[in-house]
Amino acid sequence: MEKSMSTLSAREAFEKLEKVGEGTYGKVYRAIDKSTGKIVALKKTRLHEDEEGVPPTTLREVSILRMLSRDPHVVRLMDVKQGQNKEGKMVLYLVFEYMHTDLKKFIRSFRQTGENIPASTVKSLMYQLCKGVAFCHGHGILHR
Ligand SMILES: Nc1ncnc2c1ncn2[C@@H]1O[C@H](COP(=O)(O)OP(=O)(O)OP(=O)(O)O)[C@@H](O)[C@H]1O
Repeated sequence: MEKSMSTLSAREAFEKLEKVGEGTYGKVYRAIDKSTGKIVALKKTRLHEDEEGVPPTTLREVSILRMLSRDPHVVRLMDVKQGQNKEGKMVLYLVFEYMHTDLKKFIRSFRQTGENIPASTVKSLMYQLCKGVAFCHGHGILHR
C-alpha cells in the first residue's frame, strides 16, 4: 500500500458492481478500480455514530491488516478510502485484492456434486492455510 489514506474518495475511485457478502463489520462489494480497470473487493466498515474521525480500534485493525498483507498467504489489503453513506456519515472502505472463491465455497462445490476433494489439493490448501496462520501467529496475531 503506497499511502494509508488516498486523496480520492471511494465514489471517485471505484465503481461498485455488486454486493458479494457481509461480515461482522459491514458489506463487501465487488468493484472496479477506475484508475487501473482492476477488480477489487471493497469492504465497507461502519464507524460508530458517536465517534469523531476514525476510531483507534479501526486504525489498529488497518495497521495489522497492512502488516499481514506482506505474506502471500494472507488476502492483501491494497488501500483504504474514505466515503460517505446515504445519511452523510463517514464510512471507511478497505480495498482488498478480489478473491474469486473461498475455502467454504470451494468445499461446498465438492459436497454438491458428491465428489471428494483430491488429496493433493487438500494438502496444498492446508499448507497455504498453515503458512498464513503461522505468519499471523509469528507477528502476535491470533485469528479467532
Ligand atoms: N477479498 C475478497 N474477495 C472476494 N470476496 C470477499 C473478500 N473479502 C470478503 N469477501 C466476501 O464477503 C464475505 C464477508 O467477508 P468478511 O471478511 O467481511 O466477513 P467474514 O469472513 O465473515 O469475517 P468477519 O467475521 O471477521 O467479518 C465473505 O464471506 C466473502 O464472501
